[in-house]
Amino acid sequence: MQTIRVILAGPRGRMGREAVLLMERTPHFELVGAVDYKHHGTKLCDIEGMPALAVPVYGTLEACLQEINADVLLDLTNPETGKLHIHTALKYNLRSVIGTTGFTEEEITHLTATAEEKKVGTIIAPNFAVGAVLMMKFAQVAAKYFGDVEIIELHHDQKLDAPSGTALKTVDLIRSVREPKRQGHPNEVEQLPGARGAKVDGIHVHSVRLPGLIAHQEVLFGGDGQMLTIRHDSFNRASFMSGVKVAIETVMGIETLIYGLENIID
Ligand SMILES: NC(=O)C1=CN([C@@H]2O[C@H](COP(=O)(O)OP(=O)(O)OC[C@H]3O[C@@H](n4cnc5c(N)ncnc54)[C@H](O)[C@@H]3O)[C@@H](O)[C@H]2O)C=CC1
Ligand SMILES: O=C(O)C1=N[C@H](C(=O)O)C[C@H](O)C1
Repeated sequence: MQTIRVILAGPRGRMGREAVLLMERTPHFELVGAVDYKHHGTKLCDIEGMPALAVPVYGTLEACLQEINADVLLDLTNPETGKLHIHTALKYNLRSVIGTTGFTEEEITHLTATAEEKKVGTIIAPNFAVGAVLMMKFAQVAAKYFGDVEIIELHHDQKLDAPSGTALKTVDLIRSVREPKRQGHPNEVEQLPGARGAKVDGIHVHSVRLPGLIAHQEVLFGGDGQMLTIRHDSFNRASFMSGVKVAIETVMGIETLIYGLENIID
């Protein structure tokens, strides 16, 4: 199998550390550079807690791309940096796999047009866990049969974006199969602002942030005398890595932007 040369942005993060291990154990992945604003000019092995890999570290993606020839950028940073990096990757015609969340619908539409125009393979994956992808797909199927749905996403308290990228993607999939609908009593009043969550076309989204959690989501469908709950839990970040691997392999063969792993794993 052809070796895929990867630049990893965010190697010290919770996801980044798992991704470094994925690079190490995958024979056809080669980690050729890392982007970490705190450690410019060092090697990965010089950073505390990192494996003994003599991979050069750059403070910015631009600086990295001046020196490193890579096939794919894997971005696992934060919403602000992820947005900057996807634009930089497109500018340099570098394929990218973006696990970082926080993209709006408008941003994804704009990025899709740019990736298509430049024919640069790009994957934005709000959730790499196969179980989460199935949860979203099952929710899309259920939405054809149940008109009323609420989403509860639960994450660790260090998460920057709310709602989660997974919740936004779930909304997106459900909206593709149902008409906008006002849910709940027409005269309902929020005694506390936000009590009914965020609303998109009548779908209510509730975000919970608590220490001890990792990444969890429930999609609740209500009908006459019945309720269907579809739930997924990630108990560790290793749960995301098989999806990261598939995304890196897939992005090598595409010339457009794919938003969501449900479009890859059939
Ligand atoms: N798609 C998926 O399946 C998953 C996505 N995520 C998303 O991935 C992102 C990272 O999540 P975590 O690892 O939990 O966050 P984290 O906060 O543990 O790690 C983020 C890392 O990015 C680094 N960073 C920040 N600015 C940077 C810059 N300018 N250049 C290079 N590195 C920079 C930070 O130093 C930190 O080490 C978040 O957006 C999160 O929502 C998280 C889990 C799964
Ligand atoms: O920040 C996280 O942790 C996660 N982010 C992604 C999201 O916003 O959906 C994926 C997963 O839920 C973990």
